[in-house]
Amino acid sequence: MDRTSGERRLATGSGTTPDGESVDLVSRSREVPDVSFAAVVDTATEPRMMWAAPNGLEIAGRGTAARFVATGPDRFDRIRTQAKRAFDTLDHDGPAVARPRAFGGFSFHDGHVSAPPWDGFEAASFVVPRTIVTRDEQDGIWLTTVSSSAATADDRLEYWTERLTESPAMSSSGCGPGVVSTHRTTSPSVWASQIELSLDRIANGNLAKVVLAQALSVDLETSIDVPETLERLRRQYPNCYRFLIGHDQGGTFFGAPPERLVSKRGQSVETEALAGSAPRGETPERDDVYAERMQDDEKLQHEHDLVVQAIRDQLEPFARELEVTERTIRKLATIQHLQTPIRATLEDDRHVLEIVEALHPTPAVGGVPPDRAWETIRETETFDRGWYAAPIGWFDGNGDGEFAVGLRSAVAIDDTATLFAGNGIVADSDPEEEWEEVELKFRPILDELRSQ
Ligand SMILES: C=C(O[C@@H]1C=C(C(=O)O)C=C[C@H]1O)C(=O)O
Repeated sequence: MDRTSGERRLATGSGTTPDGESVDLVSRSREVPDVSFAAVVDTATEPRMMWAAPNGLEIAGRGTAARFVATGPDRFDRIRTQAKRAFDTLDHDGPAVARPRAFGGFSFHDGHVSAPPWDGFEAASFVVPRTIVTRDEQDGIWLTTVSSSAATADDRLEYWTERLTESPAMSSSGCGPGVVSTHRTTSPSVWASQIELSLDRIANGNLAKVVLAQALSVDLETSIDVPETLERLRRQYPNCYRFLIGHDQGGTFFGAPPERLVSKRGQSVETEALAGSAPRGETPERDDVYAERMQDDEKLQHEHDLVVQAIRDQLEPFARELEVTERTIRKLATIQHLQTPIRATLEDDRHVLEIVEALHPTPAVGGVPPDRAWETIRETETFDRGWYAAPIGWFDGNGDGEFAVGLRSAVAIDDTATLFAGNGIVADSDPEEEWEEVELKFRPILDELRSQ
């Protein structure tokens, strides 16, 4: 791990002075050969991030050119206002694909206070990295540096071109850190009582759906190499997002979520309902049986339709056109889901964070009605959701961007990791079945930690 790089010596640019005043940002870009994304994030002394979307866009970044942090119910607006100041004065010399973006996310709930294992994770926080590598299938690979002066941005472009050209492109060793022990925060009996309480509320007509989750703390044999774990997840879950958000002090949140919260480009918005789960079968025939059963199951249809309806209701006020496509099945290596793609054309210009705010949390991770669901989550769950199941992604100076839902995820610090997984509870939910589905959702990360 690199702790003494020239990056420190060259680190003069910043989007804010120590007094919190904003300074104008300059960015410079250059096309580079197939470089190592892992080399960009190989740091223990600076913030780092990685993002990969199913459409092929991959980004790695380190350092802080600008940072936006907010707490409280107006956190989405406050991030937008801070970012507007920084992006409005940005001088970007390079193609659109290499433009600086702000990466980060939100905690599940606006009342979040950072505490272990979520040290360093605020209720909302975004970073425009100082060094960024962007790969896009159409536009190639680009190195971008962001600073407060053109001279520094140019110097760092030279420094990083050389440094990355010397680092081999990423190849994974195929080994995880190894698991010493695991500990579930919720016992089967506590889980059963949480579900009983939710079912009572549903029967009373106070609640239609709540997503209850669990945490799994894992002691590892060695500390985890998160970029390498993401590289291995790429092979098992090629059509999922992959993300890493790491703090210089504190943990690294990472995952391979299948679920898009929103992607916005200009007036065009794409989202989806992903809710209702079944195992994968060991044979194609068995797999089809599970899929058909899931499609025909009235309880799962109801659980899924609540998500479609909530997304439709939240998007309609923004939309000139709204298209809810036919429901399909999304097959992942270890689980399958009911999925309904949803597209909208916006009535007028909107920032992606306005759409994120309107949609989060969808009933795929929260519930219906949202306030009653949150009350039930807060009263029953035995761990802090932190950034789990919350919006994770990026936005740019035009207000475009993409956010995944922070699922199939874990927060790692030293040689421990805390994994998260949950499931939708509606009338007729059965604690044992729900327990099994939660186990399936721990598997993407747990399998990688175990693999030797
Ligand atoms: C809550 C999670 O997954 C969500 C809940 C699902 C369900 O209840 O069937 C399916 C997909 C996700 O929207 C998770 O992975 O932790």
